[in-house]
Amino acid sequence: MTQSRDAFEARLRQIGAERYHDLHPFHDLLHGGGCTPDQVRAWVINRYYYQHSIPMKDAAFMSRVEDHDGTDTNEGGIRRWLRLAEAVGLDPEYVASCEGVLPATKFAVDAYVRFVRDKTLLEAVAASLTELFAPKIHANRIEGLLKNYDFADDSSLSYFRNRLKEAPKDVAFGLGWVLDHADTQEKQDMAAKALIFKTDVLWSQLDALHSAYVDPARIPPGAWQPGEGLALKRAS
Ligand SMILES: O=C(O)c1cc(C(=O)O)c2c(n1)C(=O)C(=O)c1cc(C(=O)O)[nH]c1-2
Repeated sequence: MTQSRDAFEARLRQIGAERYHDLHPFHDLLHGGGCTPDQVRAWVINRYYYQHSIPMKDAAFMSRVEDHDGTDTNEGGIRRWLRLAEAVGLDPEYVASCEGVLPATKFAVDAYVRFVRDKTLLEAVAASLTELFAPKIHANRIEGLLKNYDFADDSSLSYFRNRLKEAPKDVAFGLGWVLDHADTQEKQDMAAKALIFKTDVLWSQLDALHSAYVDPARIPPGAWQPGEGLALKRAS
């Protein structure tokens, strides 16, 4: 049976309550100050791969709706992420090269870009609705990192502050669009499945990070090894 607009929205929100990556134990470690400097670096390196793929995902999306705006904020986001990379002692060029990114991170993120390119527009928009749940994790992250790590300040965390402003606008539009267009049970099921797929994309990235870098660390061949990609200390 087709659900009412409110019931369908509640169903989408429930997916976040049960499956969003704010529930992943790696985030407890990170936000609670339990990560070593190298674990923070591994997170920054791997999360960059998601960051740099979002514009490709958006381009795949925009080419389908024939609108080519919106790349400025994406590029700004990448620059802000590299500021964080520098603050944790990494060479931003190394991070931007995407060398050393975990294989499972690549598989998950690439699958998201392909999903948006190949599936229906409804599924593509529905997959972006994880951003409904992002402001909470971004606010927790700003608070947790500021409290627990020396590298954290307004400049290094500007990426997240900016997302706190941007994400609610983006997602309000996406949510309204999905609620309007998912007007049959079949389409509602497709949209819910797409959102679940996206929570899996996010969760898999943290599983990969946890398995590679949290004790007992199992770093896959070719992935970043602590000590690599560090910024050279400036001569004083
Ligand atoms: O830090 C996070 O937890 C988080 C999650 C998500 C998300 O839910 O996909 C995004 C972001 N951040 C983010 O910064 C971002 O730019 C972004 C774009 C998208 C998307 O699917 O289009 N998700 C997210």
